[in-house]
Amino acid sequence: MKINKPKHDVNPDLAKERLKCNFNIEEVTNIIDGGKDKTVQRKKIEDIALNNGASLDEVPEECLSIKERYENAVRKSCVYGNLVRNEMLEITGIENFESPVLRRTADAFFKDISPFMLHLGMFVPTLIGQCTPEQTAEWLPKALDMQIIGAYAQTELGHGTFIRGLETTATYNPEKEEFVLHSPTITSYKWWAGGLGKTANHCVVMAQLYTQGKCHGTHLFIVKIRDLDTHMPLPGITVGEIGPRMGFSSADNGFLRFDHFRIPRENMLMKHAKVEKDGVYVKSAKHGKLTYGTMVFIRVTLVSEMSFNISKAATIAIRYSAVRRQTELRPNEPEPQILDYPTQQHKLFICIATAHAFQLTSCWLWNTFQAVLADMKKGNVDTLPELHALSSCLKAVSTSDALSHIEQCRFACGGHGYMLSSNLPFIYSFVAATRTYEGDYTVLLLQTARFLVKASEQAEAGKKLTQTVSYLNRTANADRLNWDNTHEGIIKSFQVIAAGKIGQCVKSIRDRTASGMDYEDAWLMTTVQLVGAAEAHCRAVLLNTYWSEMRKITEASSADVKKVMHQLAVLYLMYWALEKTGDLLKYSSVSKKDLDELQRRYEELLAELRPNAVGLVDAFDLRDEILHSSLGSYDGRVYERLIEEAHKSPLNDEPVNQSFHKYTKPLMLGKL
Ligand SMILES: CCCCC/C=C\C/C=C\C/C=C\C/C=C\C/C=C/C=C/C(=O)SCCNC(=O)CCNC(=O)[C@H](O)C(C)(C)COP(=O)(O)OP(=O)(O)OC[C@H]1O[C@@H](n2cnc3c(N)ncnc32)[C@H](O)[C@@H]1OP(=O)(O)O
Ligand SMILES: Cc1cc2nc3c(=O)[nH]c(=O)nc-3n(C[C@H](O)[C@H](O)[C@H](O)COP(=O)(O)OP(=O)(O)OC[C@H]3O[C@@H](n4cnc5c(N)ncnc54)[C@H](O)[C@@H]3O)c2cc1C
Repeated sequence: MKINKPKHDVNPDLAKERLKCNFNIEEVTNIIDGGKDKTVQRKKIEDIALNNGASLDEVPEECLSIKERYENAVRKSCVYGNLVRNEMLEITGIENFESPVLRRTADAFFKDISPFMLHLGMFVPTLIGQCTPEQTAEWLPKALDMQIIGAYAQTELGHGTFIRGLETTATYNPEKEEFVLHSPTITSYKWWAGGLGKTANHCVVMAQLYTQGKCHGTHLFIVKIRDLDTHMPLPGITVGEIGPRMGFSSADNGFLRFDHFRIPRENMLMKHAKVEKDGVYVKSAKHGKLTYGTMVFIRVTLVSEMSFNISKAATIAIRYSAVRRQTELRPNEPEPQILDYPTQQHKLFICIATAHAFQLTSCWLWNTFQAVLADMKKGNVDTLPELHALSSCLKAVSTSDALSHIEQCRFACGGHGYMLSSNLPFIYSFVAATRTYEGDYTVLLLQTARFLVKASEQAEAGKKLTQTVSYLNRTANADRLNWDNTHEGIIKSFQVIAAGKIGQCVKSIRDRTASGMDYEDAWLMTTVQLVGAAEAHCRAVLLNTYWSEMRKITEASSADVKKVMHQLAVLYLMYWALEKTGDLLKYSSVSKKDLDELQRRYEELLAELRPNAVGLVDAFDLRDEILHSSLGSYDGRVYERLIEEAHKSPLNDEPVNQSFHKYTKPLMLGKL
């Protein structure tokens, strides 16, 4: 594989690490990309970005003012957007506009986020999923060609989670064949939508539909909010930016208020329901929640997005740990590389394994999603509840795990990990938002729990369950599993833990209703356990999927690649078994001796993976221009880069800052 040649000599410690690597790095890269041809395609697309000025910021993004950051991000988004529509989509195929490669290449332009991200990320998918064929023909080509720029305005100041509680109204007027959009209260302001504040000229709006005097619940509408020529907000629209946040600093998350704003009837997205000219409401969907489709789509894609973010953080922290030396172990011996500390390996190797676990699971989930879409095209919506349960818990757990692993990567880099130039704070704050947006962690796990409780009751009644919960058929009446210290044994024990926790939830709800509580209160009182049960189910799915997909995908691999991929998957199983010893003790016959043995094997495995650590992150093949890290570059020039970045601070533009003469000196002289 052609590695982009570093401009400088590689740090000697890092160079030695690469010599130790005992597997073919390119083979692993191909596995991660989904095949050799996909690697070639990714590199071609990255080359387009890198040959067209990506990454060329004279002043680092973080040193700019809020306005400058936004303006710089728009400038780069336009260059990038133009490349996407003219060159990159030609390579991926227009139908693959959501390809992770495009998203990843965007990182070559933006350390933080593009104000256009939600245009491709949510606006376009909503048009694809929610329009009639006529509406698709009208809007989609314009959106893909970026003649219009859109946002997804669902959340309001008062409601994000509870969509049915949204207050924006869309009232149909049959005389004018128009909907009147209105924000009746302060809490009905649309709030948060990415790109809405200053960038978008259109948005998709979720509003309560009223026709013939009746409310039919939330529906989606496409709304032009700004003049295409002047970009001024249209009369009846109040729109702006919501203010600085923890991350997302180069984007313009927006607010939006409607004052009796009129849109044509045809602007209701009518794939699943429509309002006839005379105001009659007609529902064609066989499932009540199809207007939530964009959220399901994004939840599915977020699992791969989490893999990408963990792989960035792991690459930075592992390369840095190979360069960094700290603390004498024995007098007069050289200080070891911090990567030699098992505690450091414990923080970091699980990140490599998790990136693989999420990548393989995301491909499997994507295929499941496609199969459900195909079913729905044929009018069968039976598989949707399982997809909703699966995408909800995988979104929740993958974003939450990614966040804590990325934080560990930052800890693993000590003080330098706190520097924005390391890129770890950017990655962390980007991922922190993912735990909340597209459905809060707890809320989504409770959605999965609803499905699991029903499935458990069906298993109890002897019904055959669908694939991801079929373990409940086998374990419904199992009490404690006989511990079996094999890989399959660990996976089975996680299924038994999940089944046990779900069963305990069902029992708690029944006990509470039997003692006179109504079902809603009994459910509410059990929600702490229900969240735990849904998380346990998700762990069982992740372990099982990672293990079986890894074995499938490495069937034709070389022996060394097979070995290292196998080691990572075993590490993942053992890590989680050791994290959940309390549950194992509760639901299986595992003994203290078994757990001690597991711990010993885990520590040995860390040592076995140690020589391949740098090779494994090199296999993620994240070019320096995408990684943006003073600590994680391919050449390992950590200290030189930290100094170079320090010199870029605007505070170093002059030797004495004017504040000295204005404030400090008068203070020193007692003249304030
Ligand atoms: C040019 C440059 C570009 C550069 C970029 C390049 C490329 C870009 C490409 C990709 C980008 C990738 C990512 C970017 C993405 C995002 C960035 C950030 C933006 C974030 C956006 C948002 O956050 S949008 C807002 C999201 N909001 C939510 O997720 C709200 C969460 N709440 C809910 O989903 C629901 O309200 C609920 C599920 C909690 C409850 O809903 P409710 O209607 O009240 O339902 P009930 O509880 O009554 O349930 C009834 C039954 O319905 C079932 N159900 C619920 N939801 C669904 C569903 N979605 N599908 C199927 N079924 C569902 C529920 O389970 C109940 O079933 P039962 O009755 O059978 O139990
Ligand atoms: C960076 C970012 C970008 C975003 N982009 C967009 C966008 O482009 N478009 C858009 O429409 N929205 C967007 N959002 C909004 C996002 O979707 C919501 O913030 C999210 O869905 C959570 O809703 P909320 O803020 O109302 O939180 P709340 O629901 O108020 O949650 C607050 C707390 O209450 C708890 N809680 C709430 N309901 C329940 C319940 N039923 N049971 C138990 N606990 C509960 C939660 O667990 C949480 O701890 C964005 C948000 C962020 C942070």
